[in-house]
Amino acid sequence: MLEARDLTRVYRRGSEEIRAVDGVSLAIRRGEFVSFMGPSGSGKTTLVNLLGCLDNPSAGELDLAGRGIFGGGKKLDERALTRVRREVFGYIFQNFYLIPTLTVRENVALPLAFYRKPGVEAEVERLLAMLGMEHRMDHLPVQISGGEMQRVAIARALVNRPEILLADEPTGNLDTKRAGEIGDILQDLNRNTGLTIVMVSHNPDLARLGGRLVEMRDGKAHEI
Ligand SMILES: Nc1ncnc2c1ncn2[C@@H]1O[C@H](COP(=O)(O)OP(=O)(O)OP(=O)(O)O)[C@@H](O)[C@H]1O
Repeated sequence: MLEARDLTRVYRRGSEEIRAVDGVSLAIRRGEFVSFMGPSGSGKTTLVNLLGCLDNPSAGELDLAGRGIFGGGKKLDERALTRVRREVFGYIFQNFYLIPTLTVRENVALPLAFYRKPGVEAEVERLLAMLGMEHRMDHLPVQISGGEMQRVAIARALVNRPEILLADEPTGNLDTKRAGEIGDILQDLNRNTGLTIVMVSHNPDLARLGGRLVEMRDGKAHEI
């Protein structure tokens, strides 16, 4: 579903060159749950941002289910990339990124505002109920806990029915119990709906939930 060949991302700070991702080749099959671990600064976030089409590689190729995103000196144009981000991926992050002035229900509906699809309300309610948030739908983010905020962020990530969920440190701001609950939700989504999950996590219990573990070191990926 997602194939990287020699994917490389170089940052420049003055005269210094940082090879944050250094020639990574890997393939992720539909329905896989892949976790990336590794020390701070090893390039995990940079790599998943490339895999999720949130950043452009300095070199190498990325192919998404035959769409050919980057490679051979070519890249999809910005409009096509925007569609890929909206339609193929769902994203969740350590900091949740909920809009503080919108209710839970409105936050989850937000990605669909770009489409004006019918049935939005029912779909938002179905997802929030599935994630155990039916009693918090009209609350603001400040009125719910961190674990609940991540459930809302997961519902928002799923509302476009993505093929791939990208999760960067989804439990980094949560205590052990809440982290375990989010891990269970991700594992159920993967097992029951076949959602492909690409996750970065420092938490070994969480990282082990996926069927596949990749360790990043100095910008290079090693299968474990
Ligand atoms: N926008 C940027 N500009 C310059 N250097 C960057 C930028 N983003 C990341 N880096 C550098 O690239 C390297 C990889 O960073 P990255 O955030 O991908 O690592 P990470 O493994 O996700 O780290 P952490 O576990 O601390 O989040 C680091 O040396 C970092 O300082």
